Amino acid sequence: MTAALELRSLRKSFGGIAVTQDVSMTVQPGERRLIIGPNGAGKTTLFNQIAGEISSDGGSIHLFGQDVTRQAVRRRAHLGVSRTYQVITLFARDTLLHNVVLGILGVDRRRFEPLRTLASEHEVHDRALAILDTVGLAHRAQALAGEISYGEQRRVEIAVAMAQKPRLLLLDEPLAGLSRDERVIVGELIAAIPRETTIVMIEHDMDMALEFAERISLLHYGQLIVEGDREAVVSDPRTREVYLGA
Ligand SMILES: Nc1ncnc2c1ncn2[C@@H]1O[C@H](COP(=O)(O)OP(=O)(O)OP(=O)(O)O)[C@@H](O)[C@H]1O
Repeated sequence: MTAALELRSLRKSFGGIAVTQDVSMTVQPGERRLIIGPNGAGKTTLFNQIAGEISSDGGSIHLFGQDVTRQAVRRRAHLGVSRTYQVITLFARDTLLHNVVLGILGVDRRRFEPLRTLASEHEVHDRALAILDTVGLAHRAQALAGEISYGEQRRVEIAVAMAQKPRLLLLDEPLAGLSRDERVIVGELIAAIPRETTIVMIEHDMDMALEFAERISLLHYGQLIVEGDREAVVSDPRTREVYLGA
């Protein structure tokens, strides 16, 4: 079976500090993979490398069998990579509906060029509404993204990420900053994502994340030091030492 994601000896340094050190990882299609590790372990950097937002110093990245190591973000998005960010990146002054429309159109939210006005097209509009419905927010379609609760913003962000039916979804701490109730809602939402979408998630909320994870990778100072199923990783003494502080 061709892996959804395969990293081989991936490396990245910033100013001489090795942040990704020889990371190799294989994620199978449909898998739910959790990446854990202390603050500064290099988790988000790894996501940035996979999505193509930063280049890698060495090693390779294959998406669904294709070598994308030197490919641009847009090319990887076309291959089906979508992501969310630790800091929400919605257009705060835009409606929820329009945010999802932009997701459908594949606009890079951080390099937005207002050159397309397809939002009025019925098909896109209806699809965006249907996607908002999957996160329980169709009734708030006309609300401004900046005026809804943080938990709702997270849900919209997942809707935007799902708008292009990604084959690989990277979720960067989707539960961070949410109340207990909001975490349950977002957790259920993630659990309901169909298996056609492979998910790699960074998350500190172990209660929720362990339920989600089929395999777990533990990063420490940019190195992958433990990998395996839930039981193996949680009971590994290195995990306790590094992450659980036990
Ligand atoms: N663009 C950059 N330039 C310089 N240093 C960076 C850059 N991006 C990340 N770093 C450094 O790389 C290290 C790893 O950061 P990263 O954000 O990947 O860690 P993380 O595991 O995601 O942490 P957290 O759990 O706190 O989000 C940190 O020391 C950070 O300061």
